[in-house]
Amino acid sequence: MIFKKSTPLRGELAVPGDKSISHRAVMLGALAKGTTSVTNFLKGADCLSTISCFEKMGIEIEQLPSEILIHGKGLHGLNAPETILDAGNSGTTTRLLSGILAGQAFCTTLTGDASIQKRPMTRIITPLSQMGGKIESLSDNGCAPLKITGHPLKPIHYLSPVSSAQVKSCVLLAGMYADGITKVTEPYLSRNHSELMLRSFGADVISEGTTAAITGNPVLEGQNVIVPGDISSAAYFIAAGLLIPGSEILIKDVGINPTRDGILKVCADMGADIQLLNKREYGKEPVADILVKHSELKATVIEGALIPTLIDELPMLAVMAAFAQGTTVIRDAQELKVKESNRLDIIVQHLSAMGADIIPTEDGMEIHGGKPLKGAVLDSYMDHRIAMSFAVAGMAADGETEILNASCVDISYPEFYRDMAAISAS
Ligand SMILES: O=C(O)C1=C[C@@H](OP(=O)(O)O)[C@@H](O)[C@H](O)C1
Ligand SMILES: C=C(OP(=O)(O)O)C(=O)O
Repeated sequence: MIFKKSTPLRGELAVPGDKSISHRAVMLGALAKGTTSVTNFLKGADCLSTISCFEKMGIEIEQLPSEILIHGKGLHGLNAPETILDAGNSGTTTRLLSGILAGQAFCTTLTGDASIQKRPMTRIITPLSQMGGKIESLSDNGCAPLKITGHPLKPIHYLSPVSSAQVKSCVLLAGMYADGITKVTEPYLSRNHSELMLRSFGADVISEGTTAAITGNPVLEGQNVIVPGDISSAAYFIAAGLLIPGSEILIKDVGINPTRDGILKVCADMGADIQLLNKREYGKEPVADILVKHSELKATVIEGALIPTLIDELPMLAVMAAFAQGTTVIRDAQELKVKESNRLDIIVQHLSAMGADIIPTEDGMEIHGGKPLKGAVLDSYMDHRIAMSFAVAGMAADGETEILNASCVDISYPEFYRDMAAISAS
C-alpha cells in the first residue's frame, strides 16, 4: 500500500466493533444457556479464530449480515474437539480460551501462527497450574502449542506480575470452573470488559481497585450484546485528523470505557482539539462520538497506570509524538516487546527511517519531535498495528511511504484502507 502526503480529511465514519468485546461475546455466549445475539461483531481474522475454535467444540454460530447468533450450551456444554484448536494470530483467543479449556472434562491442544508460537504463555500457565490445571508447552519454551488437560480447579488469589487483561480474564474464566471465589490482583488496572460482560451474563463478579473476583459455577444466560466501535481502530483516524492540516472528522459510536481511553487523555495533554459528543451506554460499556480537528501538538510523558489503558495505541502515539513539538517520553511499555511483533524495536526502526529523532530505552523511548518526516519503505512485519500506524505516518509525512505486508490489517480492521480512502481526497 502506498501513502502520499494527504490533503485535509473531512467527513464521518464508524469504525468496526471492538475486538476485545467481540471475542468475549463469543466465549460467554457459547458458555451461556440460550441464544446470544451480537450486533456490530468485528469480523476480523482474530475474532473469526475465536468463532472457529468454539465451532470445533460443538457450538452452533450463525453469521448473519446484521448480527451473529451464538447458540450457547451452558458452562459444561462444550464437546471435545476432534482436531487441534487454532487461535491464528490472536493472543486474546489463546490466553482467554486456555482459561476455559483448563476447566473442561477433556484434553485439547491449542496453537496458532508463527507469531503466537513466540508469545509468552508462562503468564497463564503459572496461575492455571496453581488452580490445579494441567497445561504443557509442547515446545517446552513456555509458548504454544499448549496441551491442556481439563481438571477440577480450585480457587486462588492470583497476584499477577503484569497488568494484562488477557491474564486477568484467563484466571476469571477458569474461576467459573472452581468452587469458591477466585481473585486476580494486577499492578495497574487493565481493560475490564470481561468483568462487565460476565456481570451482564449473570455471573457474580466484584471489582475493587485493581482486584477482580468471581464466584464459581455461575449460571450464564444468553444476552443481546451491542459491540461499541473499537477505540483502538478509532486511534488511527484520531491521529490522522490531528496531524493533517485542515482536517475535521467525526468518528461515531466509539467505546470510551475508562480502562481503554488513555489515548484521549494523552491527546488532551498534547493539546488536541477533540470533543466527545452524544455520550451514552451500550449495556455496561460507555460510548460516544468523537469529533477531531487538526491541532498543533506538544510533547508529553506516557507512563505508569496509563500504559494498560492505551497499550495497543502506543505505536500510533509514538508517531504522533514525532510530529509534536518537544520531547515525549514513553516508559513502562516493555509489554510492547511481546505483542504480534516487538513493537518497541519496530517503532524506533521505522520512525528513524522516516527521519525522526528517537532514542530507544529499556522500557520505551524518547522522541524528540517536530522534525519534518519523509516517506520511506516500511515492513509491517505482519503486525496490523504497525501497518496502520505507519500508514497514517505516511499520510502526514512528505513524499511517499510504502507499507510492505499491508494485508495484515485483516486481523483487526479488514476495511481500514477503504475507510481511510473514503475521507481522504488524496
Ligand atoms: O484482553 C484483551 O482483549 C486484550 C488485552 C491486551 O493484551 P494484554 O492483556 O496482553 O496486555 C491487548 O494488547 C490486546 O490487544 C487485547
Ligand atoms: C496485541 C493485540 O492482540 P492479541 O494480543 O489478541 O494478539 C493487538 O490487537 O494489538
